[in-house]
Amino acid sequence: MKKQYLDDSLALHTDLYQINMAETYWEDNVHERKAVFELFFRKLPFGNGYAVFAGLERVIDFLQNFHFSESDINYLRDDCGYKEDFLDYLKTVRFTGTVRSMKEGEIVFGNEPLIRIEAPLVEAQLIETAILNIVNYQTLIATKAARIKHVLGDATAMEFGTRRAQEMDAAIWGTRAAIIGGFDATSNVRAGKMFNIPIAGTHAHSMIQAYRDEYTAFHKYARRHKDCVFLVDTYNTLKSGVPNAIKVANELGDKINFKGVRLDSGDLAFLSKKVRKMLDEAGYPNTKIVASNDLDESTIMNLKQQGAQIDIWGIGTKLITAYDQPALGAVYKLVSIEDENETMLDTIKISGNPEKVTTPGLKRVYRIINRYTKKSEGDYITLEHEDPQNEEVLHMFHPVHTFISKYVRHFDAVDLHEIIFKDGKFVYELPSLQKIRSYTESQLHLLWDEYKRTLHPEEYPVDLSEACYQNKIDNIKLVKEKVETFIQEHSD
Ligand SMILES: Nc1ncnc2c1ncn2[C@@H]1O[C@H](COP(=O)(O)OP(=O)(O)OP(=O)(O)O)[C@@H](O)[C@H]1O
Ligand SMILES: O=P(O)(O)OC[C@H]1O[C@H](OP(=O)(O)OP(=O)(O)O)[C@H](O)[C@@H]1O
Ligand SMILES: O=C(O)c1cccnc1
Repeated sequence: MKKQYLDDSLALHTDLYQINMAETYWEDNVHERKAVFELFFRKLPFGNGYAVFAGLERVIDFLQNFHFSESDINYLRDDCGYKEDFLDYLKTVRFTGTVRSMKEGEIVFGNEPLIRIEAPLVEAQLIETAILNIVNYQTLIATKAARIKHVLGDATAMEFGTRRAQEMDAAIWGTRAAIIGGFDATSNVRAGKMFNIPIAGTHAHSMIQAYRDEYTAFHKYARRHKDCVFLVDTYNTLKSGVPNAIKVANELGDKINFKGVRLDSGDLAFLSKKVRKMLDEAGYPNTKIVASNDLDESTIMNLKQQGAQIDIWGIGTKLITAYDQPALGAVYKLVSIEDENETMLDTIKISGNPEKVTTPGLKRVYRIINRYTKKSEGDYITLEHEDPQNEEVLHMFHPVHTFISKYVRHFDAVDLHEIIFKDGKFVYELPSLQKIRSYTESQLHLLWDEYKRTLHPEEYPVDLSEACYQNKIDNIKLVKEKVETFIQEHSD
């Protein structure tokens, strides 16, 4: 029988090539060279005008606990064939780097370094896959949630997706991300316990089916559960479900708190208006109507346009699976590395597509906030040593189409990066989830509405400082000259 290993660490939650590169660096004795990687995405998801950064808390946990367990080492030896000398080295590897990152819940845009890792090359490489895995998913779901919440306004958004999520981790961390994006509560009890998220829920069709009739089911449920929301669409919403709910509420009166009804099929606009009228006329004007059934931001917008009388929206599949765009596409690129003389040299990755050419060097991201309007003028990426707050006038120009530019005065430049780890030591104070959620909300206020509309939003400026831009051009030149020389040397 094949040997079974304990699943007791996350160090092997990586791609094989990372371990092979680690072995190469280690054997060549360059593994300790200081390397700087930046994590960023290029294109905003869902055609949205911004994204909501999420995943930092899990990244921190991953880095704090990073080590190869005994079973990892045994597997790498016995099943993968790595040699003992390299495995002896791997046993000693921990994360010793410095990490700067956007705060969780930050409003972020394409091409901005969300996380910057400065670490020995081998460590920075070994953690890449897991970090991308975490941030790509959680940022995607937080962004989808924010899009949905934007359409909902002040109405309550409930996360209902666990049964449809891509397995358990996605349900749990997706729920947390949904809260960051503005959702109010979840039906997932474990997520409630783990993250102190408000939990809420109604009941399923199966309960009606189990009792065979709605009246009995509602009555039995109400005897034990205060705060009743009855699901009224199992047989016939208007002729049976709602009348039965009202009958039970009338009979039990103050013994229960009749909170409302849930609709899960049919024409939600038409039904919700009719149901509202029935509840009001029966003397229950304060009851709420909950709706669910494959909802997403466009269906919700449509329902609102039709005057749907829905107070609480339960959203599952389309949120938790990021149904219309299942991946974010964030990447992790080397921007600088130490050479044999211990000098840091910037590095670049060239592409035929100018938008895909990486921006070399250690960078910072500043949000440029107009002191009068209190709105953001855009984000400004600088090299590490620059401080835009020292400038009287800031020249902000498009990083590819440089003729698109503006001069900004009277601004505050807010550094968006926090220091999370310093030389392997955790130096950050983790905010509560509710604090993160409020932070997202407050940061959204900094954006003009044009960047926040769900359809064809304006492109938010993410510009490079002149020094950062020039450094990029110089690096492109250097690489081009190298390639030219190589071609000439090998042309005959
Ligand atoms: N008035 C409306 N305008 C636009 N979309 C609506 C409206 N009412 C419901 N919808 C949406 O239309 C879709 C209808 O789904 P579906 O075709 O499965 O019908 P259903 O009524 O849910 O039937 P079932 O009993 O099989 O669940 C859902 O995504 C729902 O949210
Ligand atoms: O539609 P979503 O956005 O994915 O929201 C979650 C769905 O899960 C439940 O349906 P399901 O048919 O699984 O169970 P039920 O019998 O309780 O309706 C619920 O009624 C929602 O329709
Ligand atoms: O509580 C509910 O109504 C609920 C929970 C999960 C999925 N659908 C509905």
